[in-house]
Amino acid sequence: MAETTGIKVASNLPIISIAPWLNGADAPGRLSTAAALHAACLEFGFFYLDISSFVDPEEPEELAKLAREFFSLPQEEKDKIWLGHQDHARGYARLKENVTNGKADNHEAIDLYRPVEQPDKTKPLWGENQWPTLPQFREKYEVWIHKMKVLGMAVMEAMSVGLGMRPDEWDQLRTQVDDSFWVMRIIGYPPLPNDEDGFSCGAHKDYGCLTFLWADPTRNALQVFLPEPFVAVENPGHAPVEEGIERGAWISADPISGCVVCNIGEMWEIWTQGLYKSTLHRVIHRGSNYRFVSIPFFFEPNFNAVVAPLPAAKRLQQDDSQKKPAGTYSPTVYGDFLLKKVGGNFAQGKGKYD
Ligand SMILES: N=C(N)NCCCC[C@H](N)C(=O)O
Ligand SMILES: O=C(O)CCC(=O)C(=O)O
Ligand SMILES: [Fe+2]
Repeated sequence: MAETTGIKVASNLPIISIAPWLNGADAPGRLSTAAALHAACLEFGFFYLDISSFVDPEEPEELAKLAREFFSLPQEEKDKIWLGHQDHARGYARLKENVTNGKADNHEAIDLYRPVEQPDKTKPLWGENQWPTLPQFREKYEVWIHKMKVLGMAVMEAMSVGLGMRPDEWDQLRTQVDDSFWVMRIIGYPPLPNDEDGFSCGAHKDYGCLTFLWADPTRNALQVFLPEPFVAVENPGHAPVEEGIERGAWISADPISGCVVCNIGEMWEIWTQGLYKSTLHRVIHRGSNYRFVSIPFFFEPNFNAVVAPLPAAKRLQQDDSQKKPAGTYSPTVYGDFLLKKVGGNFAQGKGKYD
């Protein structure tokens, strides 16, 4: 199904309801969501997922409250779960400890990863998660993790249909993501001083499949880079590019209640030979309020998944109506790719995994 109907644009990016894929709805509802995902991934690589049928709005609010409590603790309390006590990836990262494009990010965070069976903190990424001891913290976040994993599988399956994959092809792809090496970050952003350049989080693409970002209602913090459209110019049969959307520019992706911001990671670029874009994004938070919290959940492939261009994407690339030239993408083991990326996250010339 390569047609592109059903895109609704609000706050500049499409809003897509995942309800049909979570609530056992009828086939037409599912197909329309799948088509909308396909269109959004071709054109933007970034969209809003309406998850209000699945998540009570109080749930993430509750998580944000717990996160604020943690970030308000004295530094020495937070340092008790510092990532240096484990594998240098799992745990609390101090303000400016994360690095993007060689520059320190103006945020602090707790990073959590899928637990592994035989933890070994001397092995990159293979340590144990470190949780704050605040009452209910871990319990509440574990409920969220569970939900985001369910959401991840649902969106992946819907995307497989949107891309035109047959059920047997989905069965195959499913084995690459059914034991997701997920990541969750709980991020606190103090405002950047007005007289200081820099980023709250520098421009980057996400690494894996799907990012589901919940953020508190602070505006103008998260920005997405929308490249010039190739589709509207070169493919008149394709979905029109909505008027009023500025391309070749950074636009704000402000939070919308009942939705998470969703973007696709670099593995989708490989699976589709570049047909789906993994979009650059960054955070610049100025202003007076401590933008306390964003909670990105990264639904990723299995650690050992070998990610390679999908036959369905090749079929689409050969289709006359798809004029975008295929990029060259070699098969990539997700875990190897991740290790390289995480190494760079602390590398101001002293990355642990370099
Ligand atoms: N797991 C993900 N996607 N984390 C994204 C972090 C992006 C910033 C990171 N310092 C970087 O340089 O990539
Ligand atoms: O906090 C945000 O709004 C985005 C964070 C982000 O892009 C990331 O951690 O990968
Ligand atoms: Fe990101």
